[in-house]
Amino acid sequence: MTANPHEDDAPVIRCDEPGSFARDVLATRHPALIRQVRDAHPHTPDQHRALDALLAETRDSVLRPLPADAHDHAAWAGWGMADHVGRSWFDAPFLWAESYFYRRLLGAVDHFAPGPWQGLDPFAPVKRAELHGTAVDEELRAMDALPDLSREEEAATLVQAAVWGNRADLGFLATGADPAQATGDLVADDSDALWAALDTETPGTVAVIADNAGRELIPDLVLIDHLLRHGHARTVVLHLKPQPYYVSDATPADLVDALRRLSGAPGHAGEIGGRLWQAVATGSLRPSVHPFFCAPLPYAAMPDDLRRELATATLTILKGDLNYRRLVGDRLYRPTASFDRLTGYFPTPVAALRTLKSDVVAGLTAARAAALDATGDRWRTSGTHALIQVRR
Ligand SMILES: O=P(O)(O)OC[C@@]1(O)O[C@H](CO)[C@@H](O)[C@@H]1O
Repeated sequence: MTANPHEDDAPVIRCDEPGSFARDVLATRHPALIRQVRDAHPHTPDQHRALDALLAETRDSVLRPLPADAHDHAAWAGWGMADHVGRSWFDAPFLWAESYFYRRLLGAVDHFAPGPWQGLDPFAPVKRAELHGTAVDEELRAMDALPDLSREEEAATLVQAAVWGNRADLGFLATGADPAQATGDLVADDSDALWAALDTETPGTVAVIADNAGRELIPDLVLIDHLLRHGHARTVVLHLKPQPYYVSDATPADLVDALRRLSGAPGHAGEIGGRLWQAVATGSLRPSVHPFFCAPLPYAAMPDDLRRELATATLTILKGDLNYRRLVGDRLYRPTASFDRLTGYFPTPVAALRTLKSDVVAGLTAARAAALDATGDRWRTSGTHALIQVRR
């Protein structure tokens, strides 16, 4: 498939480039995540053996297929599994290898197997610790200041909170990265176009493709409440991951936990939580899951049923780094490559709210890109920069 014909020559990001961010994720972050998962729950001997085997396989052996009787074997066959089986993990495209790693990790802890461990989220302890931590307490308390803001000020504040909430990515933290070092620098800011796309005259359905749970999902929900309350959307469809993914990605269980946390909070946060709880009951906030949200492919390859579902929205807001990679394609574009052209295939106008945590970026001005490169900082991958990009 020719996903982005205008940038076909941009190399797909692979994991075999020495010194690259992608290689480091496979070589360093994935073993750290296996350790984290091993420590999260009391595992059976078979599960320990499966984790050992996955660690060895990803380090210095060849990629193995899913068991032939796996419930999603056919899906992964359709997503190109045969192209990578029998080869080093480091030969695979970054997007593919990472996604397959999370699938295999779930397999190792019997997430899909009928029995006592079925459905257990191996990342739940870290997600729960974050959701019930003091940082969230403070963020909930800070919401008491929202009623003092004008509607425009509140809108701008909530978009910023949703963008920077994306720094709180628990996979990113697995190897000790410090998101507190963020500079808060937006490399592109299409906020005006975002609000213009969220027209209040004919509010329709807004799709939000969620990213992380907890400290990202809470500000996302507060923004959703604002959209509903001020008539920017009649309905919001919140697309969640059908299974644990990329450590902290939000599943339906995480949505429930976030809504309980919000609605149980004192003050303004509790009011917002109560409204959102009610919005689920009336259908104006509609959670949704689709297997393709855990697929190892760009959104240009989305199946027809998902395309049809998304096409009913007047705008799709995509949160986070992985959604950005999947939206534009996981390639090393020129940073000045046109965001509009790269996303032109998407069935609706799009807004990307993302902190930069991988090499992919497009839609920058030449001057901005040159100035960022001149700093010598790892601005593409450090999570210290962010963007708001809109294609209407
Ligand atoms: O989508 P998110 O949560 O913003 O980021 C996910 C992420 O941390 O995972 C990958 C590395 O594992 C990176 O490409 C990306 O930054």
